[in-house]
Amino acid sequence: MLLELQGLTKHYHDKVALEDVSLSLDPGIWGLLGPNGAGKSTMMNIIADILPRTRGEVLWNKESVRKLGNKYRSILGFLPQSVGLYEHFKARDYLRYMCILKDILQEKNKKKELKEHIDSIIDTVNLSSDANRRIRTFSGGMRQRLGIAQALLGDPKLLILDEPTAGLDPQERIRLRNTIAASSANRIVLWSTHIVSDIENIASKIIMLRKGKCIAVGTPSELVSELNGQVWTLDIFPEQLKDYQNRFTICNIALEGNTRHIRLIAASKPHPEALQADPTLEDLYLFYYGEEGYHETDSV
Ligand SMILES: Nc1ncnc2c1ncn2[C@@H]1O[C@H](COP(=O)(O)OP(=O)(O)OP(=O)(O)O)[C@@H](O)[C@H]1O
Repeated sequence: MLLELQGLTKHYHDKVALEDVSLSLDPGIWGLLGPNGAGKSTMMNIIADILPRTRGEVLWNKESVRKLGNKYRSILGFLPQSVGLYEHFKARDYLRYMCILKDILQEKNKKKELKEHIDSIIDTVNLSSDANRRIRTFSGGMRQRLGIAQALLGDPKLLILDEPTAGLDPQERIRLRNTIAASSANRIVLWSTHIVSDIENIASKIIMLRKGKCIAVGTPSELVSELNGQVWTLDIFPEQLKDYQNRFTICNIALEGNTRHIRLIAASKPHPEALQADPTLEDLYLFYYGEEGYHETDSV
């Protein structure tokens, strides 16, 4: 199983949303990290073959997905950023209908299997007690879970999830993480988010996008090791904070009595009393993208 992106590029008129992205993805969970506007949805929509690319190629097991057509769609599960649900359908009927559209277990002698498959997915996304309710009565989180359910239909070999945790409460987020992690050995999962904690413990590899370019790819520990020796903690007075914010990337500020306990990134010891800390993925995210968007440095 191999998904290859070769020089993927997307222009929306004169806006470059994706620029020359080349990657090879093998089975496991691939976290796609980047702030708003980095190009995550553009990349996922192109991989899902619902958005035309300006240049480049997507290959599934060495064959162009455009040539594979329906064969490709039969191995693909996709949760787009906004799912179009049929409001008047009951959740279970919607999933049954999606199985018809995707030609999943439609043979006459597979009726029992089809029912079991849909039931197990409804259970996976924790919608069992609401499966016979109409979608128009669903909350945002329930709609998101139903969207995830339709992506899981047919046990797709390639599962593309565009911000799957949007609208989910903390328990649902954890449940989703566990579900996807448990089923990732035999499939390629591409999971986009700008929330580091969604993927830091389950992603086997992470792709970092910035302004449409792929700026880093690797295992979480490989990526994080880039900051070895550059993360520090230090107690400062409140009036010093602005100066530190101007000079360094500040990862965290905690109030401790009259002082501020800060965590920051600096190439060398920022103060004689600063203590070195182990870098985390969140530190790396802030290093690349800054606290409110992009962290503009020559080193990136
Ligand atoms: N249809 C479009 N027409 C013009 N520009 C677009 C269009 N879709 C996206 N863009 C631009 O392309 C860039 C990448 O957008 P994209 O939605 O892929 O980013 P993203 O990383 O998914 O962001 P978010 O996390 O906000 O969804 C952004 O600058 C966006 O404004």
